[in-house]
Amino acid sequence: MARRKSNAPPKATRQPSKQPSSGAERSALYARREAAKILHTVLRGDAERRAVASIKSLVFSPSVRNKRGTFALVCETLKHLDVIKDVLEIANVLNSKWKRQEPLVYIICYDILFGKETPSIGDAEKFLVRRKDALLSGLATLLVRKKVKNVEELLDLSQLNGHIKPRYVRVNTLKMDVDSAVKELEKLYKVEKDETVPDLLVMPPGSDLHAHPLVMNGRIFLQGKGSSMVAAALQPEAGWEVIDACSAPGNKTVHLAALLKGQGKIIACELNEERVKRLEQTIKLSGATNIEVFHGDFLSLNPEDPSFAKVRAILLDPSCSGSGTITDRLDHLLPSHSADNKNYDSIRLHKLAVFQKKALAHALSFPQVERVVYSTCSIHQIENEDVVSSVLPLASSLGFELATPFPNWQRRGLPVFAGSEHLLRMDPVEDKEGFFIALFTKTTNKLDNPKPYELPEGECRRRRKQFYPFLWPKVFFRAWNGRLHGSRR
Ligand SMILES: C[S@@+](CC[C@H](N)C(=O)[O-])C[C@H]1O[C@@H](n2cnc3c(N)ncnc32)[C@H](O)[C@@H]1O
Repeated sequence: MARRKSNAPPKATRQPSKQPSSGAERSALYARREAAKILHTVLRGDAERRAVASIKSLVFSPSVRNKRGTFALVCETLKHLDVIKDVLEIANVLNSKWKRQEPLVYIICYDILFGKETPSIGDAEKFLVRRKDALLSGLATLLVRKKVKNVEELLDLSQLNGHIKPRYVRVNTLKMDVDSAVKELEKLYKVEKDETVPDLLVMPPGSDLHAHPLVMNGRIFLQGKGSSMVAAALQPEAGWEVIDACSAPGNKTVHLAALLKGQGKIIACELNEERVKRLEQTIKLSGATNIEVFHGDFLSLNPEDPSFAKVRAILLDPSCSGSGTITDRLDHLLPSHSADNKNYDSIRLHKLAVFQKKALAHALSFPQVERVVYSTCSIHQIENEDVVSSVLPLASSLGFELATPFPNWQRRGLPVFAGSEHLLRMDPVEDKEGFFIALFTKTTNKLDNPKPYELPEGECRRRRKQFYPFLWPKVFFRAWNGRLHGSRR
């Protein structure tokens, strides 16, 4: 569904559009319902300050039929949301029935005020079209009140400018080799191999591959560079057992599966039930057969449980503010990103950091684990360097030290503690996304003159108990094992 690009003021005298075919109208009606559902989810999540899936991931879920049209409609409505709300208030046309269906009303108002076609079918549409003159006059009043000439001046579009980012594509080497993917994609766009991550390809900004057969059949994944660097930084060896601690929607999980070459095992842990479904879809699409999904809290796993005795690596990509990918996720379009929400941000960041620290300490405490990667798509020190520095004494006592992922990468951690030069940062301006990676590796077989963190295994174990004195009851793990469901398909 094509949307009008310009925000020129709608004129009260605008000519009625040509009557579209009933098929086109029905599909537009359907797109408005799909868009309203997504808008409802993101606005509710935003109002409750609760992390929900990004607008993009909601739109690109398999249940949405007209992805391109729905995506455009949701984004355009969000961009115009303040204006639409003001117009509705001035026009005062809603009765209590339609007030209860605000997301749908917003979508239809966008179409009536700024869209290409005036909707003609659907109850809500008919109700609002009958009040079109009142809405247009409300808009004219708003322009006068705000002392602007047109809607464009009303909208703050500056935040959308200057964010031109290449399209990154990770080749799922479980299903296809990198050279074959290059050959196939070159038929459409210029393709280069990324210089940092071996199975990552770089294509021009705006390359639209969402409906490409290679994406639809899981041979390639549309995955950003930062996200693709995490499993690559962990470098699990084929045959290892690995935990992905916070795994949905599963991009890094299936990247791990590819790096393990289909051998070994991944335990993919996810707390949120809805997101477990997304995770399972991603796993299915990837063709991986060695991933076990655990629906539950990563913090509830007992590191001493024999089920984890062979786990050698942990990938921890916990919930974060997402401040590094804000324009990617389109979160800047949401009401909570207006200028007067800074106070809320610091409380939320603090809460996130508390969990991030707990989760990282927990990951380090699995006895046989020798590599732990911690990542966020945040630019905030409190979620990045501060989290890492808070666990350093524990890490050191358990035999871990900070390693340097991608040593040739220039941007490293903020210089807030000795050793932060090992950390990796991506810059939202230079690299077009903000990302953070820390890699802990266990130093083994260095027992001459051991430093506190290089103690013999028995001593390490004793110290570990000092940090984790509580024991998880066996019975819980039997229950947990019952809920593990392998995703072999
Ligand atoms: C940043 S996302 C992970 C993205 C994922 N690694 C990927 O690349 O597709 C964080 C995920 O952790 C989940 N999560 C949050 N707390 C958790 C916990 N205590 N245990 C397990 N999962 C958790 C969230 O529901 C969310 O799906």
